Amino acid sequence: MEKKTSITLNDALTQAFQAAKSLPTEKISFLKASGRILATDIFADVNMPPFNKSAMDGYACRKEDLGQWLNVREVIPAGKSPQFKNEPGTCSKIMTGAEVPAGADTVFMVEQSEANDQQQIRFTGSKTNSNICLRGEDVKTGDLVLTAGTMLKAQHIAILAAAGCTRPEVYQKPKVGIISTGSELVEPTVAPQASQIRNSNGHQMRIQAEQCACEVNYYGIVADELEQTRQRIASSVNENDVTLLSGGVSVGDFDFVPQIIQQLGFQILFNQMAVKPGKHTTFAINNGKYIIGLPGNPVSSFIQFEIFAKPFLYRLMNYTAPMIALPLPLANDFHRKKADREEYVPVKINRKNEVETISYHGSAHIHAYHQATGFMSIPTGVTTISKGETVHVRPL
Ligand SMILES: Nc1nc2c(c(=O)[nH]1)N[C@H]1C(S)=C(S)[C@@H](COP(=O)(O)OP(=O)(O)OC[C@H]3O[C@@H](n4cnc5c(N)ncnc54)[C@H](O)[C@@H]3O)O[C@H]1N2
Ligand code: MOO
Repeated sequence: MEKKTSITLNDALTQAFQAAKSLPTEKISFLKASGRILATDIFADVNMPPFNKSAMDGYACRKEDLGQWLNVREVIPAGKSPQFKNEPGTCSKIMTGAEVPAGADTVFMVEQSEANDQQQIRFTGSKTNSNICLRGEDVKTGDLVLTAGTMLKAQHIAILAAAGCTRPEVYQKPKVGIISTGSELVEPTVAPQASQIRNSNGHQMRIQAEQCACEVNYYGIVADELEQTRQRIASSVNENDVTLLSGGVSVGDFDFVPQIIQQLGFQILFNQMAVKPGKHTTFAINNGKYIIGLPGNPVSSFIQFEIFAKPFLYRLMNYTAPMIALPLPLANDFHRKKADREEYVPVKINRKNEVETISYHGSAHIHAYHQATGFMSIPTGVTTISKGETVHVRPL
């Protein structure tokens, strides 16, 4: 039997990133761009704010006139230009968001004002901020407001809107074909018979891939039979950028995936990772097409998607996914028997920001992730971690 060589997650990511060719770009409506990766820098086409803008509902005047009785020249609503310049001894009633009249350098709040019988207004406070947002103080015309490689979230859509960029250029979605291998599998609508098990991975991977801006094509279950598996993988490879498989990558008599992907002209870059769960994760490339074989156990498939497939898929869109690992104290003692691999186990972050481990039986036990708010990493060589020691948790 072919000897497998284990590599670290870091080495696996380095190799996969080197092999990743970025996808073409497309222009789409900014309203459809949430979760997509920006392909160009975006520059402001206007100043922000575009004019000296009142930050408060109140009265615009000269600072040196604060405390004096002032004649009110006009009322300035937001969206309407002032009609008068601010003259000494006068003020203009102004609304938040309205343009401050020339000559005024202060807006005092309506709560800090009083009126006399002649309808004159006076500042009643002891001091006030200017309450004016100056033209261009946030962003100047031509400023860089978003950089290529940004994942567009609501706040970035706001920035696109403010910059008038309604058709941003983004990377195309990677097309991902998903196949679940295993003669024991039935779809979730079916009641499993003896020796059968429901296909949970296929659907888990569909959602995971959709959540990282991929276009998913689901190819269903394929039995552990050479020709069927070859045909299904070949179809997915033809129709997608990435083929994501679960199962069939170990060393069993019916684990056909490695031989098929080689027969299809793919080069396997690695087929074993020193990570638990996910020992048999396999990655292969062929001319801008990729195959990721994830182990069949549902937790292995889930974790390997999160730590390996996801950053790789993002790389095809030139996005460097942040790998946040929060350093937090452990709430209870933790022990494991074997320490030959880096391991990820499900945890809950409690109200005291401590990490509680969850009862977990191993890589088939996806139910352990029901209430997990993250997974903690245990480095190679470490068997025991005591209560209060710092661990690193990736939030889910
Ligand atoms: N002699 C050895 N046997 C095994 C080794 C090994 O190193 N030497 N590694 C074990 C580890 S670790 C894992 S993980 C599995 C990986 O095996 P495969 O990727 O080939 O996966 P299968 O054998 O097809 O399935 C494993 C397990 O997961 C269930 N499964 C598969 N697909 C699904 C699915 N879509 N939804 C839900 N559950 C699924 C399957 O029924 C099996 O129980 O190999 C070990 N063996
Ligand atoms: O690699 Mo297996 O995924 O450890 O259970």
